[in-house]
Amino acid sequence: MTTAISIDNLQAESPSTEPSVRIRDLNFHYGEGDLFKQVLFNINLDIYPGQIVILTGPSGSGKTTLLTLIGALRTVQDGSLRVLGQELRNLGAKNLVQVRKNIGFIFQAHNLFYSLTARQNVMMSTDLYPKDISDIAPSSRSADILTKLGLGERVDYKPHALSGGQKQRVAIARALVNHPRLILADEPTAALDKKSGRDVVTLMQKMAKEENITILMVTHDNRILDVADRIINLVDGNLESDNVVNTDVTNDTRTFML
Ligand SMILES: Nc1ncnc2c1ncn2[C@@H]1O[C@H](COP(=O)(O)OP(=O)(O)OP(=O)(O)O)[C@@H](O)[C@H]1O
Repeated sequence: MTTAISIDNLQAESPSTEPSVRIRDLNFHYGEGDLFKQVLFNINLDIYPGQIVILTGPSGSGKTTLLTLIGALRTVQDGSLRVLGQELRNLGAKNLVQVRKNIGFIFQAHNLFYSLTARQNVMMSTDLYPKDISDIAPSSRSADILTKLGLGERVDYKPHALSGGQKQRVAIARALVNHPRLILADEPTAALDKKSGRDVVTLMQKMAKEENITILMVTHDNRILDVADRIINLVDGNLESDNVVNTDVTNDTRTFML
């Protein structure tokens, strides 16, 4: 039995490895003039390969904003944000696309195309972000990953014939098919019942550990907190706490367990 202790503002440092995400003095605001609203304040954070980090915090605290900045979906305004070794600040559109190729996105609304089969939905990823990662054709690669996620029998079914949990697994397959090094998930279990939610995060955990993928997941779902290696709490745009709950994944020699 391990007990987490709070290590406010202390990063889980792993000197031997380059962090997947390295954030320094990051600020972000929406709007200008009368509409100016700062939503992230002086964020500093390192996330290492293979870590599963859960980002929690009250509604409106800036979680999705932070996730979309890390996903190279927003422009970095102030501070430094390195993702997979690439500084995103001042990076041109073309290079931002290159960074996104190594990121898998999973959202609450799985955003599947209802006119396409599970396999074709997964192939959207290989079409949008073609990566020269294997000789296997995208169609077979998509079927393989669906099978790995327990949907071997459903490869050529359309979403309306799938359950909520199965649809979310298609979305996970789509995020994983290009072998991303980083997965960003925003409330991936919000629309799922307890068992489906558990199955989905267990699968994500397995993939993270098997393929050394870094996962950053925003969730309000207390039922899945145990999959995390670290739990970070954001309040009013500030990193309020950073709790390491599993030290196995860092090379850190400090002991955080009581
Ligand atoms: N496009 C936008 N323009 C202006 N303000 C925005 C925009 N998107 C978000 N905000 C505001 O920024 C703040 C942070 O929003 P964000 O969605 O990042 O929070 P969150 O923690 O993800 O919230 P939730 O848990 O409700 O999804 C909120 O006050 C929100 O109203």
